[in-house]
Amino acid sequence: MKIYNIALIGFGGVNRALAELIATKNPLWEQDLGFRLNIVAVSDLYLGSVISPNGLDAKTLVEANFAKGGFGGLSGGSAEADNEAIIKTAPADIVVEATFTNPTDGEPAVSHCRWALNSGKHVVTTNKGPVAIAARELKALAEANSVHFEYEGSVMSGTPVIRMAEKTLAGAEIKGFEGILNGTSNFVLGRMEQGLDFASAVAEAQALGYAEADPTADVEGFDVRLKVVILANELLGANLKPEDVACNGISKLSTSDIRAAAKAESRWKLVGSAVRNADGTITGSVAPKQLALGHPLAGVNGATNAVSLNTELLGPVTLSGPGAGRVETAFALLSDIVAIHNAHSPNFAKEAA
Ligand SMILES: NC(=O)c1ccc[n+]([C@@H]2O[C@H](COP(=O)([O-])OP(=O)(O)OC[C@H]3O[C@@H](n4cnc5c(N)ncnc54)[C@H](O)[C@@H]3O)[C@@H](O)[C@H]2O)c1
Ligand SMILES: N[C@@H](CCO)C(=O)O
Repeated sequence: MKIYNIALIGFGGVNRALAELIATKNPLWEQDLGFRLNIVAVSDLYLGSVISPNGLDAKTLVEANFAKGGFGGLSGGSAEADNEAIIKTAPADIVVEATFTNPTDGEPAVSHCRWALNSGKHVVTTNKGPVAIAARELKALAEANSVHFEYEGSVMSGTPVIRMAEKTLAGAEIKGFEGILNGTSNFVLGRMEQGLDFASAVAEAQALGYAEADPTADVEGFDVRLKVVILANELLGANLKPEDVACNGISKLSTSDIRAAAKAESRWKLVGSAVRNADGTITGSVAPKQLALGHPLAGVNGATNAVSLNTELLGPVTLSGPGAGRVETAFALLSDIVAIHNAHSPNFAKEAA
């Protein structure tokens, strides 16, 4: 049985959900997965930072209602979030990066990942910024340092599109994809169909933990654009940057547009897609589309996502599942840690006492 020491960078919805799972599921993971997780450090812009080489009690962390700078009151704690020191010096095997996604340059998360990988620590992240903007560099850094850079939750939350496509569909020749890749905008469109106004629907998505810190990224398509870049680069071997992908969101759709679509037996959906062209170039786009009710993506509701991968050998292969949510995304982090564990790297795991 292994114990992985982990450092949490960001302690918002997703990393807090991971801590909640750790508080209750370590005995099950020990039995079923062969490891348990031990939180040795946490750093959060609002709460401050704390290091405890022997481990912090996950239940206390999630149940204590810390105020701003509240980690300063803990043994080994500070009211400041000293991410760099925490990442470089905490005795962690794995750094779990779940700070906000910066759709412009990926920072400061790109630096968090660099510091961790250069310190010989694995990185698991749900943050789309570093993956869309710096995946090549970070994968090379991981390889150079004999550690992993894993990011399943960066697209479709805990629904395993990246691993399924790369591992299970290897050789099927993916030629393109089309999907609903943002839970918030899909949820908002559904609530507007039910008669709710745009602003109230966005507020509901925020309360449910689906939305980005700035929900503009969800409704203007910037979040889907990052996901299109990630999937195109991973699955089609592209080298796209966010600015290469044409992007339109749902904010200009009015309640009357949505009603008119319903009368025409169709629905508006925010669709992200990419395709390999005949000349080998790859084109990505994000745009609202009015889909007939019979279209496979038209029935995907709420925060559910779905992607249809167009393959040479199988034709379309469609995967659907949660696209957002705190626990659903924390599961993606667990799945990344399982992948690291299963790779049997000998250098980082500690035998249980
Ligand atoms: N919530 C979801 O459904 C979901 C799904 C997939 C991916 N993601 C991604 O996972 C990440 C975390 O999502 P979340 O829902 O937990 O967000 P959140 O806004 O609830 O939490 C982010 C936390 O990071 C902290 N933070 C921000 N900047 C920081 C910094 N520089 N240093 C330290 N802490 C910092 C904030 O104080 C906050 O507590 C985001 O990048 C998001 O895009 C979220
Ligand atoms: N805000 C994102 C989270 C998942 O990346 C969404 O709603 O899909």
